[in-house]
Amino acid sequence: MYEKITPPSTGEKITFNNGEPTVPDNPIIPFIRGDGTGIDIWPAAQKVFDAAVDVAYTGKRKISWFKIYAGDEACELYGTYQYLPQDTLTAIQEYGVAIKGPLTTPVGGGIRSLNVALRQIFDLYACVRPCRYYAGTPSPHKNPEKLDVIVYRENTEDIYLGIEWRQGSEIGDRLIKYLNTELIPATPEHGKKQIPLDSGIGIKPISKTGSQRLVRRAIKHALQLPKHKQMVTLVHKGNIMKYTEGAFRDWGYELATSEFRQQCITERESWILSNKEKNPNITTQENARMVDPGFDALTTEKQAQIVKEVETVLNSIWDTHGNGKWQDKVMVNDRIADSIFQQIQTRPDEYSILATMNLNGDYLSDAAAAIVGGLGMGPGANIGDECAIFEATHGTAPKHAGLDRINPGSVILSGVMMLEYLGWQEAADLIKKGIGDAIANREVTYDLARLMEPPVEPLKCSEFAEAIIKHFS
Ligand SMILES: NC(=O)C1=CN([C@@H]2O[C@H](COP(=O)(O)OP(=O)(O)OC[C@H]3O[C@@H](n4cnc5c(N)ncnc54)[C@H](OP(=O)(O)O)[C@@H]3O)[C@@H](O)[C@H]2O)C=CC1
Ligand SMILES: O=C(O)CCC(=O)C(=O)O
Ligand SMILES: [Mg+2]
Repeated sequence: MYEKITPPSTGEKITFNNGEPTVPDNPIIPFIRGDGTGIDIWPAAQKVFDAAVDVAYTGKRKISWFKIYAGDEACELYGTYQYLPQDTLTAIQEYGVAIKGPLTTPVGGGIRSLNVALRQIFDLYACVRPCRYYAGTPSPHKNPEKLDVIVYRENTEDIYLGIEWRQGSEIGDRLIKYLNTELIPATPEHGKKQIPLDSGIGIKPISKTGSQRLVRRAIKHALQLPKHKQMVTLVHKGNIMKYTEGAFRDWGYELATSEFRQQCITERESWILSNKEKNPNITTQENARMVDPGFDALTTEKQAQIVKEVETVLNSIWDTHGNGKWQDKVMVNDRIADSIFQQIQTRPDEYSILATMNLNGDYLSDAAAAIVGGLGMGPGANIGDECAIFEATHGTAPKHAGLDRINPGSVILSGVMMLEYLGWQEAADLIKKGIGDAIANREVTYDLARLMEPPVEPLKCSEFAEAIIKHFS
């Protein structure tokens, strides 16, 4: 079955039932070490995972690790250009849950992202990146503890589909000419626009199916959170990209108000209901004016639309959501992407789950991680219905590779997410305690040490792992 790798001789497979993993006490879990700093981070992280499972379950549970290959390490074993061997894909397919270090993607030419390829091959459509603060972590922000968000990033489409053509390529030129002469003139709203002939060109597909399955998972997650965090914000640049990013927003609301009607309230609906709660005799016209402060300046047609919206909301959900009942529902709102970047800094405690398309989520997860201590503290998971691959938010950080200095916290926290996904909460909690206590004790790697006041001598990557383990008890 495998060309160059052998699964561990002990251990069992994780299986899936309706998207939920069934986990034996001795699961086989494939791991990819990763390029660059993967060489430092992975051994440190693995030591922490094994120690936590051992302490939490005193031998009753144990992970059987299965080393698989991708990136530079794969080329060394399998030959030139064998960046993602079939063995690796077979192992992930067979065992269902895997964890990986970062993999290099060259800029401009060269291979396309192996990280993105894995997400697409296994249809891992939700990239889940929690950004929460550990007490004592130095941060450029005054109140980093106020940020506690989870970026829910669509993980398979958008420009990451990688359908693009180089400037000057034969097909790229043909496509531009076809667009300029046939499709753009046939679309009156585009007027006399033309694409410059010396352009590179890329395609940005955003599908209804892809958007809604991501938002569905985000809402289900919100329903598991404490009441005050039951909120999903649809992040988009729909004012500019109306039919891709704007459609993501509309499909998100459509899903929330159809599949989750009894559990969700949208922000606008909440305004309409609370206007009536405060003034039971309010007219629809007055209510509409309060919902849209620019109401009087709008066209008659637009005003009529808002009045209709008010009527529809009151007629359809007053009984189920009115009289304050909406306050117990998941709040679904939306924010324009550039605005959310400043909102997570100026009003962090107003947000919880941020549902995004692929590119916006990529940007936003690095930015949010920076607030709570940097990329060394940014974990992540790529989740599908039958498979999950855990990996940090950051990349290979090549200038730090092989120096035993990088922060392994992000991969260790990705492992915490994996343990929680497996239902091994006790082991996950031990690691969170270990990390929290190590940071509070000012035992940290260079990235956090350089921000600490007064200054503190940094630990090595491997020493930080040992410090975490030491704080289990
Ligand atoms: N999922 C994946 O595998 C990903 C892969 N990549 C790939 O990684 C490569 C390098 O990308 P690059 O843009 O440099 O981004 P990186 O995320 O690799 O690193 C950028 C900077 O972030 C900080 N950083 C990253 N990881 C850590 C960590 N564990 N602990 C502390 N600080 C950290 C470092 O900052 P400082 O030096 O200031 O301390 C580092 O120089 C590219 O090929 C890219 O495509 C990128 C993102 C995700
Ligand atoms: O695959 C890559 O090289 C980069 C991907 C990335 O930045 C991410 O997923 O956050
Ligand atoms: Mg990224």
